[in-house]
Amino acid sequence: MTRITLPRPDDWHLHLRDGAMLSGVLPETTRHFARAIVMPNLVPPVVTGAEAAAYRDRILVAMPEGATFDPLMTLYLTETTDPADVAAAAASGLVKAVKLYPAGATTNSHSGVRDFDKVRGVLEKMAEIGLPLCVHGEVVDPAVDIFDREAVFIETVLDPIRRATPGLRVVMEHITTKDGVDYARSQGDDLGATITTHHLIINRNHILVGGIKPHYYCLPVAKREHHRLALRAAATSGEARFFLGTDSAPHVDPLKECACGCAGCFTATNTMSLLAHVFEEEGKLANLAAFASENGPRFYRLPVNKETLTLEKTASAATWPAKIETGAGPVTVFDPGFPVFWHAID
Ligand SMILES: NC(=O)N[C@@H](CC(=O)O)C(=O)O
Ligand SMILES: [Zn+2]
Ligand SMILES: [Zn+2]
Repeated sequence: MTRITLPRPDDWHLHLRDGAMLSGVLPETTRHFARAIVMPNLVPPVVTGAEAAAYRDRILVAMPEGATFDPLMTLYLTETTDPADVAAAAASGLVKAVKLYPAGATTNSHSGVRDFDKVRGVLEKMAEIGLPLCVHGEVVDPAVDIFDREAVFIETVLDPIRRATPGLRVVMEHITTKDGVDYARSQGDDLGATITTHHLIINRNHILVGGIKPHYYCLPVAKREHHRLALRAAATSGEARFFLGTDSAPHVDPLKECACGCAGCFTATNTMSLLAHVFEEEGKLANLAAFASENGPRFYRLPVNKETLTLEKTASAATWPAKIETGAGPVTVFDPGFPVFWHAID
């Protein structure tokens, strides 16, 4: 097969940032994607419905000419989040999910949750109204090895929260382990899981062998090869619980290429080419529409996009800029390390 047409894809986990970075990276997403769940980890974070409305307005102002992109907003869960504000923001249609960052787990997560008892009221309200909780699933205990933090989180935090809050709809964001895949599969349809493009392509060797590669460093960090293979099997399976969340997370190059580099891979530009390559390698191109276009809207109870995106395989390799030049500085585009022959016809 050298051509495939999908309902226009959506990105169910995206960092757009703000200001000059927002204007610089937004066209990279609107080119191929119809909607995205926009992460709220700005500085300061997007906590209230009013802040989400203002952030959405800034995104709409930054939209490239002619783009028809719908940013789906999220609220950053804090220990002082007001359940009534969350309910009102969801009822108005503005907010599509609430994001849980364990305090200190990742980029801009200082205001996240330390004491889960303090957010019980919000979680119960969300269960009542069916609003999904998107979870960055890593424990922050310094005694837990960084490569084990997802598996330990599932057992010691995620499963207890879900048991304590029946009916709560949860998305395990950017799963990186076989443990994550197995847990998602063992649960009912109130649990979904997003998988990034880069975790289908790199394992931890790519970060560390032959010199440290800061542009492959993200959180949760890429794991061993058998975890990558489990993610590939899950993403390409067509199963409704697994859908695309690129976690495209731009940081300017000086903040990646330094002694204490930021976490995040920037994949908005080439994700659809890379996914077509991966799905073809797995012999599962027919399931790309499920992963990138259909399973996400089904979980979020939104319609599948009516517009389409066509991908074509050609004899010459796809090209994309090595860096996106934003007003905030250059952002390096994720390099898979192999040629890719699939292009989106946009
Ligand atoms: N994924 C990352 O490595 N970084 C994200 C935060 C996140 O999604 O955890 C970011 O905001 O930069
Ligand atoms: Zn995260
Ligand atoms: Zn993220």
